[in-house]
Amino acid sequence: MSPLEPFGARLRRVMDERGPLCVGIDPHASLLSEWGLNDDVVGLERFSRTVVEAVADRVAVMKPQSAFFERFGARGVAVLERVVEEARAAGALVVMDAKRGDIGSTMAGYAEAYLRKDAPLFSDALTVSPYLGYGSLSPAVALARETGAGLFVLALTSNPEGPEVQHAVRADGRTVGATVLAHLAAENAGEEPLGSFGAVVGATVGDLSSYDLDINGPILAPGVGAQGATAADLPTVFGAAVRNVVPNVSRGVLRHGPDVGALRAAADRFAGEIRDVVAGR
Ligand SMILES: O=c1ccn([C@@H]2O[C@H](COP(=O)(O)O)[C@@H](O)[C@H]2O)c(=O)[nH]1
Repeated sequence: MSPLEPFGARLRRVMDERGPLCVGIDPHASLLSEWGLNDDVVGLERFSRTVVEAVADRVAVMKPQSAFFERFGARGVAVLERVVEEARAAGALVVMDAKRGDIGSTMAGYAEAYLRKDAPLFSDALTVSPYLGYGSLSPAVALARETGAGLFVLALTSNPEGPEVQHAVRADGRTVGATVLAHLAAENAGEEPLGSFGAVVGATVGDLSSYDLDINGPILAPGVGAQGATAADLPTVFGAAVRNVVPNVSRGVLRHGPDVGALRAAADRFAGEIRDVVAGR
């Protein structure tokens, strides 16, 4: 099977065409209830496909949160497969948020599940955890290079518990988070227009001035909306790297459903605000 154009190049193009917004598909039980849906696989499918119908033809990226599909077992995962397929068919790139990470040989299995082009859950990119050691991700890096997929590696996450690990200082004086960013810069060296190996850095993390975000790759930035960050925070948090930031909004958009027009309007509002701040307006 022929490889896709590298993820970084595809992402740069769709960000230039549509703006950088990523809308998350997070079918929380509470949102299903707010939408008047049952907390079952029928509700899950209605919810997720409505979100795709509303925004997949206008945003750069959609990020299904695998956990909310997995809780329904095989039938939930079957819904996830359809959601990925429909979002991609509408022109959005799909980042599967499954935060996989394991010892190298098992990591190879996860990579096959999400990054092999003919796999049922093939996604344009996958979120992965480097906390078994960055090198444990090597099978995923290798397969992504082979197939044209991408990875988003957890570096400085948006949750308040993250710093106890990510800000820990190593024997060489660098923090763990900074080391992850340095590995990504090395993966992406020389790639144009953008490397395929991104970082996850929360929009909520505050002052990043001591971190080198110049990784020549995308930065997935959850935390806008329900977690309290705003579009206006992005230039302050990310500085010059803001051009490569893909801000994720899940609940901030999803709470406007089930009306398709209202979902679309909410996504358009976030997209407009983000475009303005990235353009420096
Ligand atoms: O550091 C991280 C990494 C991933 N996430 C995920 O992003 C969304 C955020 O949802 P909101 O409703 O916009 O808060 C969710 O799927 C998280 O698992 C994150 O928040 N922080």
